[in-house]
Amino acid sequence: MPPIIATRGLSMRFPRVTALDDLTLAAPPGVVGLVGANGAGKSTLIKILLGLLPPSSGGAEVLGLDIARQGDEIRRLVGFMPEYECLPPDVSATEFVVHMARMCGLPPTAARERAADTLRHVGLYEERYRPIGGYSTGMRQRVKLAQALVHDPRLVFLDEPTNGLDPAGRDEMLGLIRRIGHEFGISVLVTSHLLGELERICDHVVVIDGGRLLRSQAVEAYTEASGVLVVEVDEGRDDLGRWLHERGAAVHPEGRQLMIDIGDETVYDLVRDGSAELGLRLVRMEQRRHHIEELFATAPHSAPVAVEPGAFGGPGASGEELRGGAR
Ligand SMILES: Nc1ncnc2c1ncn2[C@@H]1O[C@H](COP(=O)(O)OP(=O)(O)OP(=O)(O)O)[C@@H](O)[C@H]1O
Repeated sequence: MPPIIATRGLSMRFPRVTALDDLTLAAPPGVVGLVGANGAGKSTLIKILLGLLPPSSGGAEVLGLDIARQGDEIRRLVGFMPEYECLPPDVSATEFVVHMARMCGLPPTAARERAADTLRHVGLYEERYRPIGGYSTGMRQRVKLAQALVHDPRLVFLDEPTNGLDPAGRDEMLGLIRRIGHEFGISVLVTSHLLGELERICDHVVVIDGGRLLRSQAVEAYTEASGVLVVEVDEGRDDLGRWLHERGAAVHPEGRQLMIDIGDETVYDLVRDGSAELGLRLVRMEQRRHHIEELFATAPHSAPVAVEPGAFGGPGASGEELRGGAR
């Protein structure tokens, strides 16, 4: 499938700062995350892709359209949810979204229908008739999202859509974004400075730092299987841990589970035999997957986890360290 976004040697130099530095990337259709710390260049990239800001050098295409020559067409096919507060406080969500639909060229009746549908999709119901000035942050984010979707775009750019939301609001917004990508079939480019939340909803993640590309990969490529087996039994976690340790497995507890180094395939049989011999019910046994964040963790987090000596070893294990191994 052709990429929804392709950039070639894209640079943006402001007088005091280089916001984008020779950025070359291609993002496939689906939900694409663009992650980077504050100031990494995410908003600048979006403005360039929308054809609103000419780059200092390099070029890009959005949905196969050239940003330098086909900005109007790109903006017709792409919805944009900006990061900053941009809503008029004294009109209702309905009035505002109908207005935005009219601005996109929809006739009055179609604009009203589309606005009502879109506001329902983003989860605004009776409140949509009240002035936006009285809305919570979460409701305002939904209005911004609705106006980005109202003209039925093929692609939406969502700039930090979870900013300012509490954990529940954040989860709802992430769920909504996933549905836009996977149920409505609209490709999404979503920015965040939080890798963990993008990992949950994206098919592909682009990481930039200081305007430079660090990585651009499918999520599975980041979250490849680790060398650790996660085992959960409904009771008797420590009995099983001790049993495995006595037979040479490198094992340590984490929450309700055991983390076991996968030295070779025999470890699976060992877990099965241990559970059977001790009469324990095995609830879960699977290879642990990396979280994207671990790949970018600073030294203290990426170090192997050391567990207090003798966690399972009893007296015979004195002085021995059980290590979590590769994470
Ligand atoms: N119009 C401008 N003039 C000068 N410098 C700018 C301009 N726009 C952005 N910058 C600078 O370019 C760099 C990248 O900014 P950008 O807003 O793209 O980052 P970001 O990754 O979106 O961060 P944030 O999440 O904080 O918005 C920053 O150092 C910013 O100060």
